[in-house]
Amino acid sequence: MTIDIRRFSSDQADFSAQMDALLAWEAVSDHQVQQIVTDILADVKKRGDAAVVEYSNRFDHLHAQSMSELELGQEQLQQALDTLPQAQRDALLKAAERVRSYHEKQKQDSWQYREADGTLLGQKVTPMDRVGIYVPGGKAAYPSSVLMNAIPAHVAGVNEIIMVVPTPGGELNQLVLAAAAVAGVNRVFTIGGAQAVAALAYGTDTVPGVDKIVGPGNIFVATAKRQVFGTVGIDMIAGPSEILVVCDGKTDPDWIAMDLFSQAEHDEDAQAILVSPDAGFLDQVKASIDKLLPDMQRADIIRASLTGRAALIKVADMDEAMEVTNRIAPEHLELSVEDPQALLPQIRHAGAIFMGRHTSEALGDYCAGPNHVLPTSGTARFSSPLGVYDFQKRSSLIMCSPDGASELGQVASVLARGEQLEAHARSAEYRIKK
Ligand SMILES: NC(=O)c1ccc[n+]([C@@H]2O[C@H](COP(=O)([O-])OP(=O)(O)OC[C@H]3O[C@@H](n4cnc5c(N)ncnc54)[C@H](O)[C@@H]3O)[C@@H](O)[C@H]2O)c1
Ligand SMILES: N[C@H](CO)Cc1c[nH]c[nH+]1
Ligand SMILES: [Zn+2]
Repeated sequence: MTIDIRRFSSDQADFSAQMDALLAWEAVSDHQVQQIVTDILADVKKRGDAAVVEYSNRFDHLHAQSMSELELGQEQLQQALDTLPQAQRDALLKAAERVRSYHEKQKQDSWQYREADGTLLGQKVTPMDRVGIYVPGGKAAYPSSVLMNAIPAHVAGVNEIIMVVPTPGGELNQLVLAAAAVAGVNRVFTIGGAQAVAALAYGTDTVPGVDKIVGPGNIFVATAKRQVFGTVGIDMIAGPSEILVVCDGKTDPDWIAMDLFSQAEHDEDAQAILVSPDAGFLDQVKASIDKLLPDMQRADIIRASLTGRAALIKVADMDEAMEVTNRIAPEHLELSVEDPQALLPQIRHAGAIFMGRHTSEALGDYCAGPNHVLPTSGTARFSSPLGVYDFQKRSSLIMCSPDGASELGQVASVLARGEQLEAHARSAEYRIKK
């Protein structure tokens, strides 16, 4: 059975319209979800632990009497790590080590410099005190995402990392707990949804309030994060996964088909796109897709994703492939070509760029080192992968020498009087040398 994937070519008259249709996707958060979330947030803010326990019992089918039953101790995390099958433990530790050493390079340091008159200017970098990491529950719980969210926070020097993860039916995911142990998570609460976001944002008697909440989740979680933004910081609101592969037609078509599947299998709304100047190669990849799909474990999800939002795009040449790429601004970009370095200068918008035929996106999801939390839905035009910098903040430093204060005072005074702010002007003028 062949699968029906959108296919078009840049020499078609309606190419631009085809591209617009490809990019049309918006997260739906209907009015009802907004209201449910608003009510849960208000209730947790008012009643704290009692409300969190009630919502957790209702939505996750638990029977907890108090919040203390919804916290896991460090020994449970360590035990999860100790009892993992050796191969999984080794892989987790290896991945964590590589993610940590990559992120070490992102650390920003404080700096200062002195001007000729002795005035000192600078920037002081400080980690956040406490951050919250949301880990989705159920089938979508990814231990790799625990590493990708917690390790940068740890490297930044965050004092306390609080993880929340719902456990529908009370079922614990041992790999997630083991990843929390490896990544240096300080406390874990088995709560989820809007009530977990509220507990982190406002704090309760048991759950400490945090400064920033990161991590993906379903529509209730995403809506709650948007609503608490301002009280706390948040990371991006992640959309469905995306992959765009640019191929010169010389990579094994089975490899490319599987790379497209690798993001399509995340969910029905995921997007997989192949761009090539070689029409015959697009035919070959299509044949590989039809051949490989029936045996995939998540064939139904992949099929839904490929028939819904995927595309095979024929372009005139690599220059045009780069234009298409920049227009889409994909979360993941694979350059499956002989000389990816040659294309790099033309790429302006992409979350992560996987260079060369051997660099499958899946390696980046787990263990290459860079973060797998990336901007989606075209937001790579203005945002970046999650990193250490998301857990650090900056304070400006200014220390004027008497000469510096005198000189700057004259400038400030003129500007302040232009704004009709007398106190500003006089405060500056007091420091002008007579
Ligand atoms: N982008 C990424 O990197 C990434 C990674 C993993 C998961 N995800 C996304 O995370 C999501 C996981 O979803 P999930 O539902 O399995 O787990 P989740 O943890 O996001 O949500 C579960 C919680 O939702 C709340 N909830 C469920 N139904 C509710 C209702 N009717 N009213 C109020 N609250 C309700 C409950 O409190 C429950 O604990 C998926 O949307 C998946 O796409 C994204
Ligand atoms: N590709 C996902 C982010 O877009 C991350 C992930 C986790 N596990 C596998 N993949
Ligand atoms: Zn993935």
